[in-house]
Amino acid sequence: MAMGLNDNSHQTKKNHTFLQSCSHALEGLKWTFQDEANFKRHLSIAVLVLLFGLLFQVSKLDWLWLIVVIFLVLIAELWNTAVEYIVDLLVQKHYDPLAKKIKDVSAAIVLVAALLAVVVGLIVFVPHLGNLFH
Ligand SMILES: Nc1ncnc2c1ncn2[C@@H]1O[C@H](COP(=O)(O)OP(=O)(O)OP(=O)(O)O)[C@@H](O)[C@H]1O
Repeated sequence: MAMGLNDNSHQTKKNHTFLQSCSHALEGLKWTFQDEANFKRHLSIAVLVLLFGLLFQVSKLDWLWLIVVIFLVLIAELWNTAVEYIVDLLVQKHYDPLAKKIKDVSAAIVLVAALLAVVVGLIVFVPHLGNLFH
């Protein structure tokens, strides 16, 4: 039987249906949204970027770049959240220098993706902002 978002069955076996897989993936999104303030921040910025894209009527190619970098940042955030959960599971909140390294490198993935998004955003929007002042 397919299980929903509030599944409390303590399932440890493989998913049997595509619906079940999607349901658990959505649960992963929900945990990330709940636990990671940065995920919410990045989602808000993504909405703003999409609104600016509509406002300035950016080209199809620019839309492609914007959508790709938005998803890259969100994927990096999801990855970072999964790594944080794994580390917390392993060290149970005890301070561990290797746990710190792993979490810091994982956070660096998000930072690099966000930097790429800023660069793409500047390349796309600076010419449009420039036009406003001419
Ligand atoms: N068990 C641990 N041992 C050592 N250092 C830790 C440990 N847990 C967390 N840290 C340090 O604290 C930082 C923040 O911890 P954590 O990643 O769990 O919180 P966060 O606020 O969700 O981070 P982010 O802003 O990357 O989402 C880590 O990058 C790491 O430097």
